[in-house]
Amino acid sequence: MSTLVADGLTKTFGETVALDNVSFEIPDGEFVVILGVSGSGKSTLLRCLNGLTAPTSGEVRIDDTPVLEPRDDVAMVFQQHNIIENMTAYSNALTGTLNRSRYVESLLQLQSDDEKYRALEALETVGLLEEAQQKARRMSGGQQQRVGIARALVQQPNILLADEPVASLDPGSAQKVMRYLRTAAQDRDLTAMISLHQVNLARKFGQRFIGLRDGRKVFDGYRDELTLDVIDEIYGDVDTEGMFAKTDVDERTDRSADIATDGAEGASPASAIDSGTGGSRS
Ligand SMILES: Nc1ncnc2c1ncn2[C@@H]1O[C@H](COP(=O)(O)OP(=O)(O)OP(=O)(O)O)[C@@H](O)[C@H]1O
Repeated sequence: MSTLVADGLTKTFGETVALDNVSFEIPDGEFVVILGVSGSGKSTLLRCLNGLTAPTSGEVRIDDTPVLEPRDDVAMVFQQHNIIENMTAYSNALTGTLNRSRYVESLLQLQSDDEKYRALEALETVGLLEEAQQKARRMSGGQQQRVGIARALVQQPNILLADEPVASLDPGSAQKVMRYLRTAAQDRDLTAMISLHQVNLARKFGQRFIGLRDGRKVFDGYRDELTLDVIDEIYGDVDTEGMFAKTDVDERTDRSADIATDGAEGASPASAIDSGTGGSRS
């Protein structure tokens, strides 16, 4: 687990202000969803957080250390899962063990037994252990995205970032992928930030929410604070009513109940999310 801090992040591309003085602190183990319309700065924020993009001003810190370049303890899942279609799910997951200089070694599968075990363990986490030897090209989009998550987990990150990981999936597959992401983050005590377009999905799985509009942070709060007015503020003129259909998450759930639900005795994190039950920690 790691604490992630954005301190006055601004990023400009010529005249375009992609991020405008964005600050927040994400404590250990929080599951945060970033919301905003296309072009609001979600990808730029995630790229700054993992050191792929240098901010024009401001700073990202992980446990008080400035992030100046990509780090092994920060993993990223992309919308285009970037998996190699001709390789099996297992081989794809195994590529998560590498940092770039070991790419050839990874393709030749020269990793240690420990790393191979980690790849299988990660596939199990995303429910694909039985499909380990299946070629990625024979898998559905949702399964391929889960392979992408497994590969990120093999990296053994403390922080997991995902940039619209379900944007190209049908609603059922999108829910499944989100459920595995949330479960993986909880099981492995990861601090997670996920950008999403779908508000209902965000409300169902998110714990905390950061809303961006024109590069500015216009909301930072928990599920019970994410009201229709807030959604309107984030999405502006877009018709947001339909985005706010009731989900099976108890809307009265407060932030402590959310954690209590996840830690409910005898319930796996996934089943706790499934049932959407509130209540306090026993
Ligand atoms: N490399 C770049 N060069 C120039 N402009 C960029 C670059 N990257 C992002 N931008 C601009 O910065 C703004 C924010 O883009 P960003 O991709 O972060 O938004 P987003 O919310 O992730 O959008 P989407 O949901 O469509 O991915 C946009 O106006 C975009 O055109």
